[in-house]
Amino acid sequence: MSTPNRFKVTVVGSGNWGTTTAKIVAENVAIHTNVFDPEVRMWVFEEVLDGEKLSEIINTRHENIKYLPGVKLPSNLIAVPDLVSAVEGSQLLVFNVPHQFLSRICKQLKGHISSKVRAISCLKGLEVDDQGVRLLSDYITGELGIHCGVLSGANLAPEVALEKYSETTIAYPLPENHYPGDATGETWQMLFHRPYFHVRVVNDIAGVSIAGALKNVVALAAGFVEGKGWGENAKAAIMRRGIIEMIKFCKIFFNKNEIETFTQESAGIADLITTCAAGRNVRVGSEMARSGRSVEEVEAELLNGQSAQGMVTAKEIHSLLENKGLLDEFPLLEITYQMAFNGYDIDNLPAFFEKIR
Ligand SMILES: NC(=O)C1=CN([C@@H]2O[C@H](COP(=O)(O)OP(=O)(O)OC[C@H]3O[C@@H](n4cnc5c(N)ncnc54)[C@H](O)[C@@H]3O)[C@@H](O)[C@H]2O)C=CC1
Ligand SMILES: O=C(CO)COP(=O)(O)O
Repeated sequence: MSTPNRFKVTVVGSGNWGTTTAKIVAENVAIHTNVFDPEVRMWVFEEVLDGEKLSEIINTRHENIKYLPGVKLPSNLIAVPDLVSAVEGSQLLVFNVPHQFLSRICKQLKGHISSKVRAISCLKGLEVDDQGVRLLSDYITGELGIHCGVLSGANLAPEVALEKYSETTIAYPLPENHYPGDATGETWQMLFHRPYFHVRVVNDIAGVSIAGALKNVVALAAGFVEGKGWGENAKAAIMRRGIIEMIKFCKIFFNKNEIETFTQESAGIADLITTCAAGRNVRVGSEMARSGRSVEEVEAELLNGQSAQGMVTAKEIHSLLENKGLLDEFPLLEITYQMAFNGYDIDNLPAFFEKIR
């Protein structure tokens, strides 16, 4: 592959956040035409809605009527249902799919991407297997052999899509095989920064990723107490314990102690606050506690095909902590798993916290 004059961009994913980030990117490439190719492709997991293909609806009506209804998309954003065609010839990839679909997507892409391609992961989650835990950006690098940074922050997609102001954090340390004309943190900032979407660039990939992944589990717990009608003080207590465990997780599993990422960047306490206020995880947790229904039933009723990633992450973290003999070190994360999957009674929470102090 020759060094590109202009970066061509593909967004892999077209859910609630996937479509929102694709809108942002399409707006920016239309402005910075000297840096980016003016057309952005978005891979769409094809669905048929009332006899019409979602990709065709997006390309003709410029709206993702299922995952981001009511938001006009730029006409330079092209929906492509074939994954390999969607990424062909792109130098910059933005990964933005629910975590549970990432491994199949990477398998399909293997062998179709040059090692000079660069990526950003907007996913919030972690990869856990028998070996331990990995950041999703590292997972993408491992599967596809491309350098990958992360974007994460206090970014409820429905607000960002309506261009209501928010901040985000991009972590993009330069790769060892950086080459002339290669993308830098500044390139990614140019691709994502909008007057309504303020981007700060840092190097702490682990901190930014862990903040995004674990706050979803904490938000579930916040939802559980909200659903019980316990009020804002209880929710604040959950959040306080949550941030302690997020920082501790980063230290134990990634040997990283950059607390400033959690306190000073959007990926951290700010994301925890916004998610616990109005995210899908808090809404799902709240409704589960209120109604006693399963996550599947509640997701089906509230989310119309979207997913509460905290459930996936809670399960993975539990198996990691169990394998490593560290369940007692992360009581909030573990109790959230027990409440979500094993019917642990939420009313026991205060007594549980009494024991651990
Ligand atoms: N929605 C939000 O406000 C934010 C989400 N995030 C993160 O971004 C990531 C992506 O989330 P969203 O875009 O909101 O997704 P979403 O929760 O809207 O999920 C729906 C997406 O999953 C796709 N899908 C369904 N079945 C599939 C299959 N079998 N294979 C492949 N794809 C399939 C759908 O086509 C659709 O694009 C997640 O990790 C999430 O935590 C991060 C910040 C904000
Ligand atoms: O990550 C988010 C906000 O920053 C979105 O959170 P939910 O997935 O809980 O909606």
